[in-house]
Amino acid sequence: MEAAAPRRHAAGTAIACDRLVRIFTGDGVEVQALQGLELTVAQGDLVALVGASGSGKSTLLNILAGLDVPTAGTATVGGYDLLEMSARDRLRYRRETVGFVWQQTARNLLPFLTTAQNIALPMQLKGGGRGARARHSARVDGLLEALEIGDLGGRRPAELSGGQQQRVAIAVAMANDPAVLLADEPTGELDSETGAAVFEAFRTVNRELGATVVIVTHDPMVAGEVRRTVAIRDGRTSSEVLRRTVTDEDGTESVSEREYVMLDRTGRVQLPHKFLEALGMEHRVAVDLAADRIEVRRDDAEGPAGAEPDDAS
Ligand SMILES: Nc1ncnc2c1ncn2[C@@H]1O[C@H](COP(=O)(O)OP(=O)(O)OP(=O)(O)O)[C@@H](O)[C@H]1O
Repeated sequence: MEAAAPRRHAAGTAIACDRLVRIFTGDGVEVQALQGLELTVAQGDLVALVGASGSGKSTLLNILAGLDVPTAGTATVGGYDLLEMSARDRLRYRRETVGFVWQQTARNLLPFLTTAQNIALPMQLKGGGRGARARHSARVDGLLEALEIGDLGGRRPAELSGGQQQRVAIAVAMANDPAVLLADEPTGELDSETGAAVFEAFRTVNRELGATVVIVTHDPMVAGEVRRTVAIRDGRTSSEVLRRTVTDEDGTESVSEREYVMLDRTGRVQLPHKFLEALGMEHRVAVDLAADRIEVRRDDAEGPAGAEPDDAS
């Protein structure tokens, strides 16, 4: 196979993963959790990552969070090369460039600190020199207000509901104004109404605080409401749905959805199972170039596969 040149990424790119591979080895068994994953996320985007259990979503998120290192490929987030970072850069990256919200509400907050103290802590760890105290305090107030948790500043996590804890967790993750906010199943432990309120908080930080947001989710409400939903299958991005709001002549707004499959640099696409099943396609398909499209048809050639004289390519 021809080696493809590394992709160039536009200036407005927040996340760029190119041929990302992560292999776990243990007890003599090798698991390829990511198998050449490609993903580009533009600055300011709000993206949901979906996929079956074991498809590689958490592995990807841990790499983007700087908690794990890929086996091969490239991954760049907010200008940092995640494969080449020194230990010192990695610490700074985790503190300043990415924020993280976990599914387990208790994992996001320190139980003995109040909401306001939890939000201030990442800023104190970063430091800031003269005037830092006043700046930190103003930032805490701003986040409490933006996330509509202003009346919860003095409470400890045990005194908050699950949904309130997740909104506080978002404020903590946003404390140092990271370029990218990552979340792993943030509504997974919440009922649908509470989950919707937490999702609204992600929208707020995306829209009002300018963070690029990537949410791993099984929650159809979250996956169906973002502009872009990327599906991961077997350690690769396989398809995505883009949504946009269209306004008709009467001024009525509606959301239009379009599904796309990913095309990698070697020309590979993963066609949706349901399409292949509907037309009984398997093993081999006929491909034709038309003026403005590529047509994929069932292989109706006679005789067993491989028997054709021109089938040697
Ligand atoms: N530390 C590890 N050691 C060995 N194998 C691992 C490790 N972490 C993940 N895996 C394996 O890698 C694959 C991808 O796992 P991952 O957790 O990324 O999937 P996921 O899509 O997040 O699944 P879920 O939706 O269930 O959380 C799985 O086969 C998993 O068993």
